[in-house]
Amino acid sequence: MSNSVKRIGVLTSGGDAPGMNAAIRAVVLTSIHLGIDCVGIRRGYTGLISGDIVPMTAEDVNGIERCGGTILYTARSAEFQTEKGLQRAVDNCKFMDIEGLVVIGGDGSYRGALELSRHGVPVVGLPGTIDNDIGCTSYTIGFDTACNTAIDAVDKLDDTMQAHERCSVVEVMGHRAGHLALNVGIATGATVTLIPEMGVDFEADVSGRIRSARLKGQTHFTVIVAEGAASAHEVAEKIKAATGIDTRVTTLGHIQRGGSPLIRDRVTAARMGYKAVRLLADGVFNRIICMNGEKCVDYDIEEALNMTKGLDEDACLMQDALMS
Ligand SMILES: Nc1ncnc2c1ncn2[C@@H]1O[C@H](COP(=O)(O)OP(=O)(O)OP(=O)(O)O)[C@@H](O)[C@H]1O
Ligand SMILES: O=P(O)(O)OC[C@H]1O[C@](O)(CO)[C@@H](O)[C@@H]1O
Ligand SMILES: [Mg+2]
Repeated sequence: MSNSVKRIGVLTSGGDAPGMNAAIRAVVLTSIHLGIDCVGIRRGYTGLISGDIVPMTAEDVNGIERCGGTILYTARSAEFQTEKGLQRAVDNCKFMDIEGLVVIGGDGSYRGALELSRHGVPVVGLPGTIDNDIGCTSYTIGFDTACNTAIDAVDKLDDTMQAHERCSVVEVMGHRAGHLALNVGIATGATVTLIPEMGVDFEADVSGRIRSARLKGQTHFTVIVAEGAASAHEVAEKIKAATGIDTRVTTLGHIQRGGSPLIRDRVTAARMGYKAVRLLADGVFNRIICMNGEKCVDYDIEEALNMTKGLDEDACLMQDALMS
């Protein structure tokens, strides 16, 4: 067995996502299996700039597949987006003989990886973000667990809303995308779901729907607001003013990023981590690992970054039907 690379590095970058640890484990164990030396870069691109680089062994990743967070820590680095910061990161990769770098993160992290590749550092990207907002892949590691965390919270809120005949207005994450909100809205039977991909007409989309649900006999209501769509507090105030219904606002926030990853995230992370190292071992660089439905595939990084995806149209239509 001969590999194209002798040493690879792995880092996590951007917001953490449940399943990042399972991806790190797959990268490390596949490297060991193929006889490739693996080092971890701590705190994403910040660690690449400062040279915070540690050897990775099987013991380091033992049992981490079940843990949220990331054992390598993560960061958002403004310095990396300067020419000087980028050059220091490139120099450290060369100094440490890193012949392939696995970047686990979101769309921003991929743009960073693209810059590294343009400066001669071979990279492979793995999609790790609860937002599921990366155009080239139908699924991102962490999305399923985050949805389930949000669903559990919305279900609990629903109990107390029922008791007090109130309207729960719940803000969920997702950055500028509505994937998380749409899926949580469908799964919890929300009265209203507001997503950034569709404009908000308050009378038609919010108060009108709540009034119509009340006329059908509903006594408590749930409104899911994607953080990129509107302010949950403003929406709640307007609902109270328009309908007289008592509202309560919950911003789920970072709870959505935590917790033990569910099976979809653990298994997707394992498949992707394995594939990333196999590509590097075969001398295939500057690729992004993606899910295309159930298939794990890879695309050229430039091509991948130009790909876009919208919300699932059928899911939007179906949700509209179920809310009316
Ligand atoms: N256009 C860019 N060029 C170079 N580097 C970038 C660029 N955009 C982002 N990065 C680097 O990637 C890091 C992570 O990006 P970002 O904060 O957008 O998170 P992300 O990877 O999209 O993950 P998430 O959205 O899940 O939090 C940034 O802090 C920065 O160092
Ligand atoms: O952890 P931070 O820096 O507050 O970032 C929050 C953002 O990160 C995400 O959790 C993941 O991109 C977004 O949904 C959210 O807008
Ligand atoms: Mg992002």
